[in-house]
Amino acid sequence: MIEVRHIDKSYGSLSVLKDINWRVQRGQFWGIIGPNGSGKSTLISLLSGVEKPNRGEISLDGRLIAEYGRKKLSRKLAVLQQDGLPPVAYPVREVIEMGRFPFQNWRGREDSEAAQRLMDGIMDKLELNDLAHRPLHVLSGGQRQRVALGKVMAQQPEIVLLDEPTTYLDIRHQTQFMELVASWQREAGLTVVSVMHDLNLAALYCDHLLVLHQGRIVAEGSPAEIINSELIESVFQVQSHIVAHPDHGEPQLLLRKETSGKHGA
Ligand SMILES: Nc1ncnc2c1ncn2[C@@H]1O[C@H](COP(=O)(O)OP(=O)(O)OP(=O)(O)O)[C@@H](O)[C@H]1O
Repeated sequence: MIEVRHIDKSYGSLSVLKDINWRVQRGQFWGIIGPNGSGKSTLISLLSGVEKPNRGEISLDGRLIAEYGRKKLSRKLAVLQQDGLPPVAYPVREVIEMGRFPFQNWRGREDSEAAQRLMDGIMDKLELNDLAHRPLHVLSGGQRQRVALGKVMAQQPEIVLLDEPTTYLDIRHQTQFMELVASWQREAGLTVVSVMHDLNLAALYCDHLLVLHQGRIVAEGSPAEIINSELIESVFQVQSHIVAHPDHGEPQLLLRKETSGKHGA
């Protein structure tokens, strides 16, 4: 679904991504992990066509990104950022309907009943009916991020790119958000690529992880293959214990306190 070949990206003299080669199959759920400044968001910007690589090529579904027009690309791919929507005065339902722009005619209209049913389904699934007429700027950050997800769902893309989508959410809303994305992925056969800072959340929800370090891919594989103390220490420079999640065995990371040895165990 996504093929990245020999990508280099620089900003001025700063080389941010170096010889990135990566393939994502349809329906996979990838997490991109790595320290601050390792190039994760830059990779998302390249995949979304917002930035252009200095070298190399990216194809979506066998076609170079550069060959897609804006509307065609919007039907193929949607992007959701950390703070998905600005606090504007538009009401929730209208904002979600804005996600339909790739399907609207030149007057910005789409009159089909199917589209209305799709909107109703999204409002139900994201439990937004009570908020339908509230303007975005009175919502909490968590509610706004749910609306942002609804707008992206209305776009009915085949690929969704998420850049740290749970940063401003509390733990309940983080899990709720990831559950919603995971169920959408299962139901629609969606391909998901998400930048993740929370490695435990990444191990729970992603089936593959890509590890970036100083602009290079240093590892890729399943959470079980990737989340181990040695790799975490070499990439993030922290000491950790890895334990198996009691429910399904996914690796979960416990940070070690640097002073713990001094108190003796
Ligand atoms: N538009 C830009 N102009 C100049 N430098 C940039 C630009 N965008 C990113 N960079 C630089 O590229 C490097 C990688 O940034 P990027 O945002 O991709 O990293 P990241 O892994 O997403 O980091 P974080 O975890 O902190 O969000 C950083 O050194 C950053 O300062």
